Amino acid sequence: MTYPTQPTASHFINGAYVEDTSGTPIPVIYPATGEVIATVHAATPEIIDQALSCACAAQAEWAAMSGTERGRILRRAADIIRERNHELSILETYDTGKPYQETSVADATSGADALEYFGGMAATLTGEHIQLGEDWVYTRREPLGVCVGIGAWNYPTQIACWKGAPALACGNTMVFKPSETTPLCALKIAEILHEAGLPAGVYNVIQGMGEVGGALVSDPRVDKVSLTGSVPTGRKVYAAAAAGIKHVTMELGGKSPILVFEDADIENAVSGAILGNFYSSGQVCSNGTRVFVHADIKEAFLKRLSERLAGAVIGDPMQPETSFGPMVSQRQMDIVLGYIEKGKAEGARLVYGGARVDHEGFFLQPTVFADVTDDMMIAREEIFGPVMAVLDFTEEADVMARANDTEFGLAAGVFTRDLSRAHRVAAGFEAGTCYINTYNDAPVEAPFGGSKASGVGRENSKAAIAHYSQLKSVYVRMGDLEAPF
Ligand SMILES: NC(=O)C1=CN([C@@H]2O[C@H](COP(=O)(O)OP(=O)(O)OC[C@H]3O[C@@H](n4cnc5c(N)ncnc54)[C@H](O)[C@@H]3O)[C@@H](O)[C@H]2O)C=CC1
Repeated sequence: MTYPTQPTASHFINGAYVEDTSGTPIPVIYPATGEVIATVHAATPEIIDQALSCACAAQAEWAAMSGTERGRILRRAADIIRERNHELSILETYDTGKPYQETSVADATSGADALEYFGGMAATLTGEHIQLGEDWVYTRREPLGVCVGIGAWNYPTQIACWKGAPALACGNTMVFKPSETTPLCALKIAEILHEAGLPAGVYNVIQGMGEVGGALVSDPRVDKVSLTGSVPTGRKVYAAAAAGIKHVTMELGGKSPILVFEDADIENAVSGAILGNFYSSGQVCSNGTRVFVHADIKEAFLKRLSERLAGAVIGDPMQPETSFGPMVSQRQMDIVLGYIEKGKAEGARLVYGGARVDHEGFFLQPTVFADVTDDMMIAREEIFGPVMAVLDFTEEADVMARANDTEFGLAAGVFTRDLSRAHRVAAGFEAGTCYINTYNDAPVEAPFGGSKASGVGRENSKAAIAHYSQLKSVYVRMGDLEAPF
């Protein structure tokens, strides 16, 4: 191992690493080899209590600091993350199996962007003044209190920062639970935040499976829950949060459409389909896994797609030239192989890939099915792997109805040279995050999130502030107060 992968301890609470080996051991597996590279322990009830108690105790003092002071710490953490991007990216590659070519530009750097953006915004968070004749109302933008963040395994560093940065900027404290599949990187984020000057207890990380997440969500000390995960987990977490009338952000799964019209630039459309299906080996929530291609250009599109896929460099994720890594786990690989078999059985035409790669670890080929129909399971269910379904269409109205005929609504994309069609289609998409002639960009400046079953709330951008703060209005009467008796 070039870099150490075993963390100092399983949890980071109150500004320090904390261990409790009585919790269930969680082996951390390097997906490229199947090798155990670290072991952490799930949080026990005592650890959960310790983390929440510290987060509660630290909150008032953190909120009392000026936004400028809070923001400075977040921005300093962003700088440290950028300085250590290389080693953080290597750790992220060990944790997830994603190629270093990706982690070095899309994970720690994206986390740093969030800390820098919300750090910059912290000093600008204000209420407003509302004049009512002589009287007036002023509003105060106040923190929610203790926030719980729960992460998925595909972007562990990014998710830890995308949730932590706006929460902390608004004066909240956080207990973050990474996915049990990728527990390493969030600990580094906690360590760096404290190195940057964060007071103890403001950002804590504890490990564990669904039970630990469940215990956090139902604890009465928690005011807000932000989950990135699947729709079934979202339903459970949302329901548990509802019982305590807690605020929620739900970043859930998708089965997003990409529409490629007959006038599209085919090379760009193929690039969009590649970025929207095979980045992170297809393990991206917003992926456009239903690619509707106009019948007139379908064969040309498929031919060019196959040629481009042959250029994917599959193999050791640490090598800089590798552009396609393994699935995160044996379990995920088996789930995806199951869908590939279903696609074949349902009569879809296998155009590319469709098998394991002859390599240790959990590698699958990038896979493309054509002649997919709307009712096939591979066109309806989120696969969360490198499996693209290509469907045909001829009429805009018809393809819009089919694109929207899903319970999900995370993302959607359109490729066309026709300006008015592009905007008409974007307006018609039932999805929170839409793209015209591009796919899967997620800059911190833009709101990100889903509609329908794909989510509630928005991450990133100014929009996130509304989900990590609440308004208090204060009515001020200037004259005498009359009452009926
Ligand atoms: N919309 C978005 O921003 C994103 C959504 N995702 C979605 O995440 C899913 C893949 O990630 P997974 O880790 O497999 O998702 P998952 O839903 O299995 O787990 C997500 C997290 O929830 C925790 N959890 C599970 N049961 C829980 C419970 N009852 N109470 C509280 N916490 C619980 C897990 O331990 C994990 O940390 C996909 O559906 C994907 O689309 C992934 C990345 C981004």
